[in-house]
Amino acid sequence: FGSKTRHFKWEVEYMFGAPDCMEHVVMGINGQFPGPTIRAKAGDTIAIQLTNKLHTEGVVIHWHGIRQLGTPWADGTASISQCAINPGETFLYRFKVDKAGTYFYHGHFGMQRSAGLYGSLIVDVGDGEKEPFHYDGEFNLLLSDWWHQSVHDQEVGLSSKPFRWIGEPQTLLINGRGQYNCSMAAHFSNSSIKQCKFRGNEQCAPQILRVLPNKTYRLRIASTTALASLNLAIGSHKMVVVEADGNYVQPFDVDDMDIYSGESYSVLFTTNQDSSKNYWISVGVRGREPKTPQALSILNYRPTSASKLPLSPPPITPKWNDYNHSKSFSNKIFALMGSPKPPKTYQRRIILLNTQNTINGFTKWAINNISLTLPATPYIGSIKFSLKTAFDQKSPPENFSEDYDVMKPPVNPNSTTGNGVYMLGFNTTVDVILQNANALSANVSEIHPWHLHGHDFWMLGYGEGKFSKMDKKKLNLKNPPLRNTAVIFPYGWTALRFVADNPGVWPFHCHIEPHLHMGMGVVFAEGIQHVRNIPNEALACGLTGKTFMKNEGN
Ligand SMILES: O=C1O[C@H]([C@@H](O)CO)C(O)=C1O
Repeated sequence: FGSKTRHFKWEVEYMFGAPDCMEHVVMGINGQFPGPTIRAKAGDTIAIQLTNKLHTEGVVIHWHGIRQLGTPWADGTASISQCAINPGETFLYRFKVDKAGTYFYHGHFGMQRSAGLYGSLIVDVGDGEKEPFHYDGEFNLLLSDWWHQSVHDQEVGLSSKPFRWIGEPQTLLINGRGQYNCSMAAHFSNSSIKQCKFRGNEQCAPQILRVLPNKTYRLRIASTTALASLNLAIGSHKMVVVEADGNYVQPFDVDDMDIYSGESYSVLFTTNQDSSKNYWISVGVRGREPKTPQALSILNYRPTSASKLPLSPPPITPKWNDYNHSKSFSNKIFALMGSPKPPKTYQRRIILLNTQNTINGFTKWAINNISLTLPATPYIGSIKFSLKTAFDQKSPPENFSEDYDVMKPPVNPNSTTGNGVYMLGFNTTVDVILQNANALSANVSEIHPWHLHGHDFWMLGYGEGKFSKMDKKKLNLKNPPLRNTAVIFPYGWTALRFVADNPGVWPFHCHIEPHLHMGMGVVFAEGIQHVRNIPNEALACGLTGKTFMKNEGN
């Protein structure tokens, strides 16, 4: 009732842009960076004809947070749900957006997300439905980070021996806009950076949020950063968190909020401050030693002029390694009353140890000692058609060795690369414990936001050190929030539960782009016998491609 199919024709291309005022090659869609915002209603079908206008590489697009119920071939993951779309070719992504919320889309082949292939996807409630909160207007902020080194150079560095790390981003972007060579708050800073002067039509001019006094606004925030964990604050305004990853949460107040790559939130704020002034919106780096200036935008109270800068300095980002601050935010997130509850028990528990390793001199990330390298044939086809030589048939380990010390640099001499799959029983309940550990250097353990495709999971809890039997009792089975991205804190563990009820092949991986590139992920598959109508174009490569050619009688 009331739902419809929304048709789009998109062309992906490289183009010149100046996201942070410096000219650079960016990935664009229909000449736009970030790509066009998709706006739909719950229950609608999205049909996107995506044409690859890149001259020398393939492309796919992943619809982050959309579960792809019944359309696993539209998940947009190269080597997993489909073959990369070749230059000049068009692929039809056709899927249902079944649940209102704040989502986004991005490239999922090579490091194309880092190159700027992303945009927003916003799903409103269906006709006759209501959000469980009130607001007078809304804004959408898509957050990302930006490097001056080309993504091609970054990728070659990460794949080289010795490996070259990409370092910290030059600029943080809000809706694809940042300022590298100037600052709007230069007069508050003790560096020699010059004050920005914008007329407003520049590509790198900040987007101004124009508000009326005494109204409530919804701010949608999503992070598609390649690396940075972020913190967002609005000067002098409290925020009420109401949505996370397309699921309603029990509303709670904050002065600032952390947001990791792959996450999305909605917050409400009320314009109850002095309306003759404007206020900063600031976004800064968390979890890694920040070498990147804050991104700034302006909350402009009408009819005050937008060019009137706030009189006080921008909100300060909490100290990068104040993990208690981050944990206290994460621990405030609970499901809104009436949300689906998790099954009381699990049928299978998989413990995933995250380590940084060297394998034959290459720096990699490994999960239970296996660093993921994707096969040439998309799993969705090789599993469905039992092409057993397409990938490792041995299931990856369910756990790591009992005596592994997560507090010390890894001594995993037996780490390997691999592409095995966790085959999950259809409709079974699966618990995953993500176990963080020390990286290659002593006394270093980093934040990793893990993103699951094809499902929402219940976020059952976080803890310190190695997950133990005792920790099982601390899990929240009463009102855990549904999410699609879960962070692991340094030297900690994170527990989650999901039901393997969506036929398809679904990666679960660190959303930090270089970490995924270095193998930080696993692959789950379930109910493949129920997958039907995979479009031929999704499988016209690798062994599935060859099989089809044989069937044609050539
Ligand atoms: O994967 C990574 O590599 C570097 C560093 O560990 C080695 O240079 C870093 O900060 C990462 O997150």
